Amino acid sequence: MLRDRKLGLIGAGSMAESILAGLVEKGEILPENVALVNRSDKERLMSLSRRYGLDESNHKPERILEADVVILAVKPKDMADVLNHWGKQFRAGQMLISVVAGISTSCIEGALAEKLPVIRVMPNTSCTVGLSATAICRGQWVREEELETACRIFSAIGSVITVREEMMDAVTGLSGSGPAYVYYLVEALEAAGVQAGLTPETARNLTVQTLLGAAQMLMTSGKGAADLRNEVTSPGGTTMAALEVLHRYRFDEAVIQAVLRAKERSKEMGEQYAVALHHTR
Ligand SMILES: NC(=O)C1=CN([C@@H]2O[C@H](COP(=O)(O)OP(=O)(O)OC[C@H]3O[C@@H](n4cnc5c(N)ncnc54)[C@H](O)[C@@H]3O)[C@@H](O)[C@H]2O)C=CC1
Ligand SMILES: O=C(O)[C@@H]1CCC=N1
Repeated sequence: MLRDRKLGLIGAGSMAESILAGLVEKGEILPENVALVNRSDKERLMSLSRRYGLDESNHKPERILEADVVILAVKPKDMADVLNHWGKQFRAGQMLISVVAGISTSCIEGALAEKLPVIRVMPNTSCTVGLSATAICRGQWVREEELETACRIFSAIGSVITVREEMMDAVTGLSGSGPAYVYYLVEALEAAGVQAGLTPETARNLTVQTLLGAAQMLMTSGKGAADLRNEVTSPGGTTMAALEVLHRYRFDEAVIQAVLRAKERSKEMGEQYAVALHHTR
């Protein structure tokens, strides 16, 4: 049971908060079992503790080393520092979960003194509301029970699929960064609504409800996106006129190229920071 386990988080930024918020909100972890460390910002630890009912006295290195599960949630550029500092201190019996984009399990394993289970995870910020699309892959020392623990943690805050590690860059490009693409679309739709004469509030409400309804249709109707799009599109009507404009501006090509670029960037970051780690070791 997660509620019996101690959880350590290294890096107390937005991803750590999203995970924490989801787990605490769902009652999946006991706030007193959580230890957090951050690079320097004490105020951040205090505000997270207040918001989620954590015990501030837990936020120290000893508690991280006592945790059953340690989540690494720093930026890729800070992983070399984190692994150099903590890598040799983690003890047998702990499992590590990294949400860091691009950094491979073998890169993390190489920085450890013990053959610890390392699980790489790519959630997205929707874990704050329990709706992350999370992909998980395993390092070489992971047993089924540890994979199950990781799946349980992330199932509490959304859907979970297990993938081979080679797929993680693609997942990062699609669903890790994905909420940003959707928000960008929403910004454009809101702006369009205002240009068309609606108030900002009305434009926002109509846009968000449209998004929610479309997502629900995709989830429950049993139909594919193209079929659902065709159902909206009356011959010679407004949707067809709009889709012709999107086609002319190569909307689909822009989206495809954006996701592929994010995938490539994930790979680049992995290579760049793996090299940094070798140099500092
Ligand atoms: N934000 C997102 O949508 C997603 C982010 N990720 C990954 O999650 C990781 C964290 O991203 P964010 O939370 O957005 O970044 P962030 O910048 O909000 O948080 C990172 C935190 O790590 C702390 N930190 C830096 N060096 C440290 C050290 N040596 N020891 C302890 N703490 C340290 C910083 O003080 C900061 O609070 C990244 O690697 C990112 O690739 C993964 C999925 C989605
Ligand atoms: O932008 C990034 O690098 C991170 C990884 C996925 C979402 N945010």
